[in-house]
Amino acid sequence: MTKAILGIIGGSGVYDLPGIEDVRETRIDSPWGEPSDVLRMGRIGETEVAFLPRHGRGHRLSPSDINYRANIDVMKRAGVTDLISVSACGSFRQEYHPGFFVLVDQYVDRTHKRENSFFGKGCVAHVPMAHPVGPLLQKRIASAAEAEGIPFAVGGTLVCIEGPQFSTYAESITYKELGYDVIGMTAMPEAKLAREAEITYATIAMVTDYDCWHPEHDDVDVASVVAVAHQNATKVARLVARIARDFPAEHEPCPVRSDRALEGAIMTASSARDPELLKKLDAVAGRVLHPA
Ligand SMILES: CSC[C@H]1O[C@H](OP(=O)(O)O)[C@H](O)[C@@H]1O
Ligand SMILES: Nc1ncnc2[nH]cnc12
Repeated sequence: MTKAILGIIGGSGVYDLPGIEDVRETRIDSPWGEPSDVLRMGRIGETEVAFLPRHGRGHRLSPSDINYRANIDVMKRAGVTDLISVSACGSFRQEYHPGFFVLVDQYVDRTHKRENSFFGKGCVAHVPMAHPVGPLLQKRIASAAEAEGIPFAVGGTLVCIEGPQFSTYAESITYKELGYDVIGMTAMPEAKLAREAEITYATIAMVTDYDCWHPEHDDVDVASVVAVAHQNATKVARLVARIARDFPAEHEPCPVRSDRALEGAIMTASSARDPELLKKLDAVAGRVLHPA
């Protein structure tokens, strides 16, 4: 049995999570460098939770400067089994209005300046990413949103751009025509790294704007995102509190094997592995590299 610990990464406008009891600010060292902030660990009801503001308190880090590897590594070291990623997003659909939540199940990665794997020279691994979101975790988020009366949709594709600039009009209408539902700047490589660390992952995409395609709405700017993101923050706190209160004590085995993603994924022969890299992989891949 694996004890369930719920991690939450807060995005723009979500720098804290009111409702966590017995909070301990926990600095966890990572061989992958500096995470965005200290972890706020505590409990909601009977469930242990760990909260991390993705951009750091005060929003110090741009999407390209976030150390996604360190963030996921410290979550793993804290014992997080299930990770909810909260993100402010633009919408490509009329009906996904500001304030609406989309529980996406697919991502398109258009980032190009970020370290996107824990693995590499001296320990090569290829994890499956066909189904990047844990369906049971997503279902729990959906049930909680329903109970809290928050308007939401299940399913959809989030395109993650490098930023920090918002998209051009040509990019925006292209993404819309390609059938993408929402746009952000941070879901990748976060989702890929969570998968490599065998942490079950799901995104709550909080719509803040219509990017710049909509003829009847102003083009996105920071002021419009911040205004909606602040309103969304209280909804997110309510939503997470309900998810945590109803969370099972034991991690539920993930139907898409997100919690076993490294089984059979490592290609490098034991004799050819780099001991320095193996040391850094102690948390994310310890289960398969050093089985009990
Ligand atoms: C403040 S607008 C752009 C900013 O908002 C989103 O952040 P997050 O995903 O962390 O909520 C977007 O990805 C950009 O980082
Ligand atoms: N339109 C948009 N594009 C990229 N990231 C965003 N975050 C919030 N709105 C966004």
